[in-house]
Amino acid sequence: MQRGQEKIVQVTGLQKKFSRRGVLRDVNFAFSAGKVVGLVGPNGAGKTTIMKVLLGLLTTDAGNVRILGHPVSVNTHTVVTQQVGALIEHPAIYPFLSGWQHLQLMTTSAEQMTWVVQALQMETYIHRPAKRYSLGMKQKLGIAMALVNRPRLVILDEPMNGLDPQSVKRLRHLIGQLAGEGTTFLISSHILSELEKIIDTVILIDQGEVLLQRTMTQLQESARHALVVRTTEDARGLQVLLQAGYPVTQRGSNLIVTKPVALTPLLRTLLDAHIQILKVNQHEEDLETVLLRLLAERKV
Ligand SMILES: Nc1ncnc2c1ncn2[C@@H]1O[C@H](COP(=O)(O)OP(=O)(O)OP(=O)(O)O)[C@@H](O)[C@H]1O
Repeated sequence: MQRGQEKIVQVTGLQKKFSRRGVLRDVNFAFSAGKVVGLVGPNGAGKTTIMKVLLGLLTTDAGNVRILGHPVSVNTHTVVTQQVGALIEHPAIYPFLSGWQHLQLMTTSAEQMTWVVQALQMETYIHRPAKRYSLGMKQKLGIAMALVNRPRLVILDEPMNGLDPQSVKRLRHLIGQLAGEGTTFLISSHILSELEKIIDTVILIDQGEVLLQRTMTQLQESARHALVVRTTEDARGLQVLLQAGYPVTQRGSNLIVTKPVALTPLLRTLLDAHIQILKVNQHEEDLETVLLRLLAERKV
């Protein structure tokens, strides 16, 4: 099997109840090494619970987890200790230790520590005690601790929490760079506009089930497209296009045509009717709109 095809994470039939309430109902997914996977879904969908199960931090009622082919449970998690880095909920920070000392808890390699401190731009405060860190500094330290050993799989729960735009950008670059070198990421985030810039696969969780798993390319293909046309004569433009059989509506001074339609014949129809075209734009749903639509469709 090629390395890129190897299933680094494989989750089968996962079920979990908290006080008899089913929180994970039947979770199944798998993804290959080198992917950046987004785990998304509404509050309480089960994302953090899934991440904790992947790390062997929670017992389950049914199902199993394999990481790099090795089974993971609360009793068996050597593969997690050796190959996985994670930041779940809030980073575990000791107030009287410096950031550097936190990194020393994770590795003996000063070279690795220097690399991660530079990569996340933490040089100015890494030797200060963590009790004097801001929320964002603590968050970056948590991410640094997850990455410092250069694990093969990195699990990050809401990593952008508390980060300023510059740090978000830097983290995005770092994730892209590490993924390019073969590191796999599983990242949950509610900031879908940020997430869609880095992930190549999305897993949508709702009410303890996987609603869909798609590559971003597949999702873009299923995204709805609209053609927005502005002309000198809205009302007549609308009439001409409707008569020609186009699915078109008018919104303000825009004519909205839902794709798929070929652009040239549509424009020719307008031009033949002596209607001047001022502007043509193509609008595509973003990740947030697609996912919200899918969730809404599910509730119908
Ligand atoms: N230790 C626990 N005891 C009881 N219920 C729990 C516990 N941990 C989580 N839950 C419940 O399990 C459900 C899923 O929680 P989880 O934290 O996995 O959701 P999430 O998708 O990460 O949500 P969010 O986006 O709000 O972080 C929620 O209804 C939550 O209340």
